[in-house]
Amino acid sequence: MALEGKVALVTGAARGIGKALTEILLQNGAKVALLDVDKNAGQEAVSAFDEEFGAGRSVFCCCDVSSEVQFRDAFEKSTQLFGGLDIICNNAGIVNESDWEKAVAVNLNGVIRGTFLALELMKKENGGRGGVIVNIASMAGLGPHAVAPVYTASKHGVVGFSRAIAEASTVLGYGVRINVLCPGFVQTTIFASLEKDEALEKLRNQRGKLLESWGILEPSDVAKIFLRIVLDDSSRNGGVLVITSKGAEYINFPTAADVPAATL
Ligand SMILES: NC(=O)c1ccc[n+]([C@@H]2O[C@H](COP(=O)([O-])OP(=O)(O)OC[C@H]3O[C@@H](n4cnc5c(N)ncnc54)[C@H](O)[C@@H]3O)[C@@H](O)[C@H]2O)c1
Ligand SMILES: CCCCC[C@H](O)CC\C=C/C=C/C=C/[C@@H](O)[C@@H](O)CCCC(=O)O
Repeated sequence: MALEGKVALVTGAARGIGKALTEILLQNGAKVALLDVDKNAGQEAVSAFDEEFGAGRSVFCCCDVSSEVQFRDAFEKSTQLFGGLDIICNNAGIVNESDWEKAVAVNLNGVIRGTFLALELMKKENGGRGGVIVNIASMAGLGPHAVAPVYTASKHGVVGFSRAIAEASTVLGYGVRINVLCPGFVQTTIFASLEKDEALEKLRNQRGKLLESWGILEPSDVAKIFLRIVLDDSSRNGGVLVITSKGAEYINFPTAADVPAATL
């Protein structure tokens, strides 16, 4: 999908990975609605983008993705302002193992909600013009991250939900492609926040080994892979990509043919 004249919506866009995804979309000609729960950071990001790319190319909507009312309202405002949406990136996420219901509400329910809102608008059976949805999971969506079991569960949920809805999109002819990105460690506030938690000392070694082997990405590294996926219409619908400092590749999941014959 060429980006000139296209409209995107990115959640958690005020900082970190979401801000980098927004920037690369703007650099390539799209207009972008930035959604974030942090009003000050969101407004600052749009002011900076106005200076760099010209006023009117981006807009900020203060929105908590765990609220159906706020999220729907942000979709409606963005659609009215820019005349439709072509690319949705459900990126907002947190690590909060103590308030774990909040973590699930943001990381998993927020992605499900954002995907349903996007499909309502984009799918061809509703008169929509199709499009691309990119959901941001994590390596913790593919294997256990012992320091953050609830985060792990929410990210596995993102991977499973996105793959299933992508299959539905193919079978039912929605005209919408859904992909998932699973970055390793990225230098952002989420990554820094866990460092401060003393209670996780015993699990630090395990995390340290993963860090050594995967390295630490910059948000712009994730943005480059994101751009490639959005632009490439031959990208597999339902494809899940891992991203580490060594590069990006599709994950091959087991299929029904891999299930061993039952021996009872
Ligand atoms: N940093 C990493 O190591 C890493 C690795 C893999 C995946 N991820 C995922 O990438 C995504 C972005 O994380 P990040 O590293 O940029 O973190 P970040 O903390 O730098 O940015 C997250 C943004 O989301 C916003 N946000 C939080 N809760 C929200 C809510 N309820 N509604 C709307 N916005 C909300 C925050 O205000 C913030 O601007 C997350 O889904 C995260 O799980 C991060
Ligand atoms: C290619 C298959 C990969 C399999 C994955 C491994 O089996 C195990 C994965 C284990 C841990 C993953 C951690 C991922 C962390 C980051 O992506 C980030 O989301 C975590 C943020 C929290 C933190 O700072 O640790």
